[in-house]
Amino acid sequence: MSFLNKEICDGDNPDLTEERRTATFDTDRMAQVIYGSEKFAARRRQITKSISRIPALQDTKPLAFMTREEKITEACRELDVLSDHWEQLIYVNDEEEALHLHREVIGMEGHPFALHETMFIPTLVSQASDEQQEKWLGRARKREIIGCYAQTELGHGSNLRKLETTATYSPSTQEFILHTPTITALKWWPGALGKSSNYAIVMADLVIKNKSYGPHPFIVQLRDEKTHQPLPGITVGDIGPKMAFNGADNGFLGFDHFRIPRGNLLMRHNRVEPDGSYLKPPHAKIGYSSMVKVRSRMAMDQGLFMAQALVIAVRYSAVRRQGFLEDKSQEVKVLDYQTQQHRLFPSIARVYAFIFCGLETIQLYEKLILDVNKNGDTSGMADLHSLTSGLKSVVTHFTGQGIEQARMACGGHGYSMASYISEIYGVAVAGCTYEGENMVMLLQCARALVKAVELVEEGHPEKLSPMMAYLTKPSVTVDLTVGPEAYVKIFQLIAKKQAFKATEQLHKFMVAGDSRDVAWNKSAVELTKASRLHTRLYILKTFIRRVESITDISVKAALTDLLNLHLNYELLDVASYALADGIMSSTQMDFIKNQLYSSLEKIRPNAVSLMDSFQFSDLQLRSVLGRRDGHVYQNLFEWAKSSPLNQSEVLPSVTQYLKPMMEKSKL
Ligand SMILES: CCCCCCCCCC/C=C\CCCCCC(=O)SCCNC(=O)CCNC(=O)[C@H](O)C(C)(C)COP(=O)(O)OP(=O)(O)OC[C@H]1O[C@@H](n2cnc3c(N)ncnc32)[C@H](O)[C@@H]1OP(=O)(O)O
Ligand SMILES: Cc1cc2nc3c(=O)[nH]c(=O)nc-3n(C[C@H](O)[C@H](O)[C@H](O)COP(=O)(O)OP(=O)(O)OC[C@H]3O[C@@H](n4cnc5c(N)ncnc54)[C@H](O)[C@@H]3O)c2cc1C
Repeated sequence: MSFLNKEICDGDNPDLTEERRTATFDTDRMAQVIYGSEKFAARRRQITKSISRIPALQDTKPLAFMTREEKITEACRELDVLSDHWEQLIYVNDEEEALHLHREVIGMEGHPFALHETMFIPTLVSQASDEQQEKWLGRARKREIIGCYAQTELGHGSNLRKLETTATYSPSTQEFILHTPTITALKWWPGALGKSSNYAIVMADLVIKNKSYGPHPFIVQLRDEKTHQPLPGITVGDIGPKMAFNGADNGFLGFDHFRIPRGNLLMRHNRVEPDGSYLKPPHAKIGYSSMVKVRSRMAMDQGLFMAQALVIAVRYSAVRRQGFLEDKSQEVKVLDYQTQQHRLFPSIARVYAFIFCGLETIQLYEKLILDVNKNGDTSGMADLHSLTSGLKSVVTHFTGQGIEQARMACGGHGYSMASYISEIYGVAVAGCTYEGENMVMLLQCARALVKAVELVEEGHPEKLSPMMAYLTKPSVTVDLTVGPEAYVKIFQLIAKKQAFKATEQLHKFMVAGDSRDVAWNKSAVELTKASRLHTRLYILKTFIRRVESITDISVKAALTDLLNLHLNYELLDVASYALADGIMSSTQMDFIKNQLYSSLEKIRPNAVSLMDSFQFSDLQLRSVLGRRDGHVYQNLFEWAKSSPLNQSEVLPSVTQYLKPMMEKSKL
C-alpha cells in the first residue's frame, strides 16, 4: 500500500506553505546574519545546489537501519566521492566551506576526517615550525595522510598534568622514545584513531635527563602508508560502540618503546636541541591551543545542532494537528499551543544567541593564533581560555536541554529514529564531556573570575579585562521598561553578587585554615554558579550587540522579538538569585512573565521561517519529520516499510521460538 501518490505530495504541505507566507522577513537575508556574511550564506546555498547535482551523494539506505560498519563504510564512500569533486564544490583550504560540505553530505555521526580537519591540521598550523609545516601540512591538506588528536588516556582525560604516556629524549640517537608504561596510560577516546588514521598528534609527557616537562605535542606515524598495518611497537584499535557518533572509530593506542625522530616534537613555540637542552615556550599552556580552537567553535557547532533539532520540531509542529481551540470544525496546529511555543521558542532564541557568540569566538581564536605565531604575543590567551571554557559548558548544557525539549515537542514520533532527534541529541551531548568536562571547564572559568574579584578587593579595578568590568558596577534600581540595557544591568548585578559570594566563601574556608585547593573544592558549586552567570551575561550582551548591528529592518524586527524573549526568559530563569538578593521585586517578576508570554505570540508567525533561515537541506537534516515539504505521514509510512524487519512477513525469531512456544502452550 502506498499513500505517496503524486496528488498528495505535489508541492509542500499547505500548512507549511501558509506558515512561510506569514513570515515578516526574507529568509535569505536572515541566513546572512546567521552565517556571518552575505558571501558565505550564498556560498552555502551554492554548495548545497552542487551537491544535489551529484547522484552518488543523494540519500541511500536510512542511517537508522545501518550497522556501525555500514555507517563507517558509507561515510568513507561519501568522502571518496567528495574528494573527486572537492575542487569544483568548495574553495580548497576554506575551513568553513569544508565543514559545511561534511555536515551536509556525511552528517554528524562522525567520519574518518572529523579530527583531521578539526584538530590534526589546526595543531600543525598552531604548533609546528615552518619547516615542520612544510613537511606535513601540505600532505595533510591534500589528504595524503589522515590524522587525529591523541591526548586522553584510559586513566586521565581532565587532568592533563597526570598523562602517563612518556616521550623520553635520547641524545645519542636524537630520538624520542614513546612508551605506554601502564594500562591506564593507553590513549583512549581519540576520534578516528581506531581504524582510519595513519598519523596522530600524540600528547605525551616530555622527559629529558629524567626531568619531566609536562605534556607536549608530537607528530607520530601510526600505520604503514602502503599497507595501513600498525607499525611495530604500536597497538591500536576501536573502543567499541558509543551512545551516538558511531560513524566515528574512536580508538585506543599504546606504544612499546616506539622511536620517533627529534624533529617530530612540534617545535613552533618550544625546542629540544640535539644535546637535550630545552627551550621554554612563551606561555606555559601554549601546547593546549588546539583544545581552545575546538572550544572556540563549540558555540557555533552546538548552536547548529540545536538548530537542526528545532527545524524538525517547528516544522512538524506546524503540520501536526491535534485538539481544538475556538474553532471546533478544525483541529489546531500544535504550534498554536502556548505550552508548545514555550517549549520551543526560548531554544530558538538561544540558537541565535549561541551562533552569534560562535561567530565572535571563532574570530577571536583566529586573531589569537595570528598574534602568537606572527608576534609571539600570548597576552590574549588567558581571556580566551576562560571565555571559551565557560561558553562550551553553558552552551552544551542548554543545547542538550533544548534538543530534548524538541524531541518531546514531537510527541511519539519524536521518539522514533525517523525524527533523527535522538541522534542529534546523542552527538550534541558528547560536547558536555569532550574538550573538557563541563564542571572542570566551569571551574577554569571560575579561576579567572576569582582573580578578578580579588583585584577589585585589593583596589586594582583598572587591571580588569573588559569582560570583567561589570564586577565594579554599583547596585542600582532598574526600570525594566527602558529596554535591553536594563536587563543587562540586572544580570550584571546578579552575576557580580554571585562571583563575590563564591569568592568570599573560598576566602572564608582559607582563613579557617583550609588550603586553597581544599577551600576551592568546598566552594566549587558556588563557583560554577558564578561561572554560569558570568557566561550567560556574555551571551546576552553578544545577542544585543549583534541585533543592534543589523541593517535590514525586517530581519532586525524579527530578531528583536527573539531577543526580547531571550532577555525575559533568561532573567526569569535566574530570578531566584535576584529575589534572594533583593535585586528584583515580585512586581518586576510579573512584568517579565507578561513580556515573555507576549513575545511568544509575536514570534509565532515567524517561527517556521526563523528555522527555515538556517537553510539546512533535507540531505543534511536526515529527518522524516523535518523535511522541507512537510509530508510527514506519507514519508513516515514509507520509512517504516523500509525497515529490515519488514522485508519478510514472518521473521526467523517467530518460526524458531514464538511459534514452537505457542504450540507448546496449546498442549
Ligand atoms: C549542523 C551542525 C553540524 C556541526 C558539525 C560540527 C562537527 C563537530 C563535531 C566534532 C566532532 C568531534 C570533536 C570531538 C573533539 C574532541 C576532542 C577532545 O576531546 S581532545 C581532549 C580534550 N581534553 C580536554 O579538554 C582536557 C581538559 N583539561 C584541560 O584542558 C586542562 O587539564 C585544564 C585546563 C583543566 C587544567 O590544566 P593544567 O595544566 O592542570 O592547568 P591549571 O589548572 O594548573 O592552570 C594553570 C593556569 O593555566 C591556565 N590555563 C589552562 N589552560 C589554558 C589554556 N588553554 N590557555 C590559557 N591558559 C590556560 C589556567 O587558567 C591557570 O591559570 P591561572 O592564572 O593560574 O588561574
Ligand atoms: C565523543 C567523544 C570524543 C572524544 N574525542 C577525543 C579526541 O579526539 N581526542 C582526545 O584526546 N580525547 C577525546 N575525548 C575524550 C574527552 O576529551 C575526555 O573524555 C574529557 O576531556 C573528559 O575527561 P575524562 O573522561 O577524564 O572525565 P573525568 O575527568 O574522569 O570526569 C568524571 C567526573 O569527574 C569530575 N571531575 C574530574 N576532575 C574534576 C575536578 N578537577 N574538579 C571537579 N570535578 C572533576 C567531572 O566533572 C566528571 O563529573 C572524546 C570524548 C568523547 C566522549
